[in-house]
Amino acid sequence: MTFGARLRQAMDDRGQLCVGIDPHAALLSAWGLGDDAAGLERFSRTVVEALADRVAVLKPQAAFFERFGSRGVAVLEQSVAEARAAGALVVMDAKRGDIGSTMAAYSEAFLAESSPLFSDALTVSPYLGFGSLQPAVDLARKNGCGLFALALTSNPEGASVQRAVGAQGRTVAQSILDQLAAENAGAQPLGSFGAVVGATLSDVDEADLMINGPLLAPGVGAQGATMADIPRVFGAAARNVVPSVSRDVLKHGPSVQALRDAAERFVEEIRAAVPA
Ligand SMILES: O=c1ccn([C@@H]2O[C@H](COP(=O)(O)O)[C@@H](O)[C@H]2O)c(=O)[nH]1
Repeated sequence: MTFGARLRQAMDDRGQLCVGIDPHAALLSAWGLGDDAAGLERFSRTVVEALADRVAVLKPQAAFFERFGSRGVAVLEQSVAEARAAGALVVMDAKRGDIGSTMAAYSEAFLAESSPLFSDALTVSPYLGFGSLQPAVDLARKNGCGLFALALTSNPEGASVQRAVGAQGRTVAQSILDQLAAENAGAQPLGSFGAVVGATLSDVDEADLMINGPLLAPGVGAQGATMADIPRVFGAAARNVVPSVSRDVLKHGPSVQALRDAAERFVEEIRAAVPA
């Protein structure tokens, strides 16, 4: 099955929520853990144990693992494998992007079945040109994986680049969304080539979001957006949105039950905001 089909199924079965695994130093400390690889492993294992059998998507933020060098990457490998084995789709938030020949190597790191970091999908940066992502598009298609390209990010600084108007009169973000739509043409029930569009935004033209692909929406919780913002920002595309929450779930740990309760509240909030 394609990533898009698996994601549609998971969202229908488990709800639209994605929980980010972001082991900030402050969270490790709040959980009573050391700011070291052992603390990282306990944190990540607890989140996977609490949530991988019930939320649709887990999104490890690679930076917080890479901070601890090879021991951190080993924890990331273990977390990805355990989360997938428990039934969650894993979106690796590594935001990779480079010239095509290097992009091919990044793709193999995350989207080749033989890789220890093999994930269901990868976040990618299209700012070396959308065409530079072609090796990732090809490998994702071959292996039933997906991509999420940064289009309109949740941070206020993104607009100066992403809303700049290009030669065709389309903004940079619109052109990225157009190219994702082309990759998803004809896919059923949902394409595998998604966009990152922040839940914190305003002035998004919902017609641009009709890419027949998933829309990963960070910004709910610690960055100020709520689930009630999803229909406001995404309009008719809201059913394809995967709202992502990291700190506002993780702050409830280390209790497994408290993490589950927090995630369940967000699942219910998005269900109420975007009825089937
Ligand atoms: O536009 C973007 C793209 C990615 N992110 C990432 O999502 C999480 C958000 O964490 P919260 O604690 O829920 O704020 C984090 O890993 C970011 O790197 C984003 O926020 N915005």
